[in-house]
Formats: sequence, structure tokens, C-alpha cells
Amino acid sequence: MDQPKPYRELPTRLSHGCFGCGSENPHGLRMIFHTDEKSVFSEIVIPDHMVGWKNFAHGGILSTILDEIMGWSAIYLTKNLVLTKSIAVDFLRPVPVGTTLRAEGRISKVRSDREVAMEGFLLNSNGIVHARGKGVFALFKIDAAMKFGIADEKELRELERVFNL
Ligand SMILES: CCCCCCCCCCCCCCCC(=O)SCCNC(=O)CCNC(=O)[C@H](O)C(C)(C)COP(=O)(O)OP(=O)(O)OC[C@H]1O[C@@H](n2cnc3c(N)ncnc32)[C@H](O)[C@@H]1OP(=O)(O)O
Repeated sequence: MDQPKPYRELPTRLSHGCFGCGSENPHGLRMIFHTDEKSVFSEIVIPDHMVGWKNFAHGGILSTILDEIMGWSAIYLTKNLVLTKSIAVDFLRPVPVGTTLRAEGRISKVRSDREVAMEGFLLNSNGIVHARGKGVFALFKIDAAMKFGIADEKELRELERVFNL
């Protein structure tokens, strides 16, 4: 009999155009996410057209992946909506395009009910870390998010429902 998996997919396949995770953006990364309840992770293959010069992924793309994984980790693990306040990335080893990578995000420190520090990692299939990110994210309750006008009420209510925010 199959053992139950110790992780599950996050319900992020909502229809929107986010460059990182939107199913409706044909040029984006289309990331999907899983959680083991302590961290959030995503397997991703960087497509050829996101190359930096030749063979290796563009650093801006790696930064986006780290922003995205830290952002969804912050949403899921703190049960808030988020906006990125700052990120810093260490590029430790070049990342070849076309290979399978694992992005992982977790909480570094909840600083207040409005701010969390996160960390993110980009690893190859042998578990070697190729890039590492640190990020600070503003935390928003639904009503505050509505005031900011970044998403419409229907989208925010959907996020509230599927993430139990
Ligand atoms: C909005 C969410 C939609 C999310 C939808 C789904 C996202 C699902 C994607 C996941 C994946 C992510 C991965 C990529 C995420 C990016 O890429 S996000 C895009 C990049 N980041 C941004 O654009 C952020 C831009 N920065 C800002 O908007 C501002 O700096 C911040 C973060 C709101 C902080 O502003 P600040 O100036 O330090 O704040 P402050 O002066 O203290 O306050 C200004 C006002 O905002 C209010 N405010 C500030 N912070 C808060 C707070 N945390 N709570 C409540 N009110 C606050 C204050 O009360 C104040 O209100 P008023 O007194 O004027 O009425």
C-alpha cells in the first residue's frame, strides 16, 4: 500500500498572471509549491530563454525564484498576505538552465505582527546550495490588503479561503 506523502501541494493554482506562479502567464516560471508544514518548497526547471548569457540562469531570475518561494512561505507559515520589503541574494554557484532545482523557503524571525524575516535556498538535485536569499516581508491582514488595492476583493477573499488566513 502507498504510504501517505509527508507533504502536500499548496492551493496556489489560482488564475492570475504572476510572473512567478501564475498559470495565465505564458512567459513566467509557473511555480507550484509544496509544504511539509515547516517550510515551503518548489521544484523548478529554468527554461532556456531565461539564460544570463549562455547556459547559466540569469541572476535576476534566481532572485525572483527566491522572492517567490520566500513570499509564499511567509503567506503559508504566518497566515498573512505579504509584500516584499527587501531581499538580498548570495549567488554561490552558477545555475545551469534546463536542470531540476529545488527552491526552499522558511521563517527566519517573526519581527512583529506586521513584519517577518525569511530565508530561501536554491539547491541542485544533490542538495548543493547554488543561491541563498534573505528577505523582509510586510504582513497584511485581508482588510489592510484591500486598502492597498493590489488585488481585488474577490481574489483576496479566495486567498483568505484557500489559505485559511
Ligand atoms: C497587499 C497584499 C496583496 C497580496 C496579494 C497576493 C500575493 C501573492 C504573491 C506571493 C508571492 C510573493 C513574492 C513576490 C512578492 C512581490 O514581488 S511584492 C512586490 C514588491 N514589493 C512592493 O511592491 C512593496 C512596495 N512597498 C510598499 O508598499 C511599502 O514600503 C510597505 C511595504 C507597505 C511599507 O510601507 P511603509 O512606508 O514602511 O509603511 P508606513 O509608512 O509604516 O505605512 C504607510 C501606510 O501603510 C499602512 N501599512 C504599512 N504596513 C502595513 C501592514 N503590514 N499592515 C497594515 N497596514 C500597513 C500603514 O498603516 C500606513 O497607513 P496610513 O497610516 O497611511 O493609513
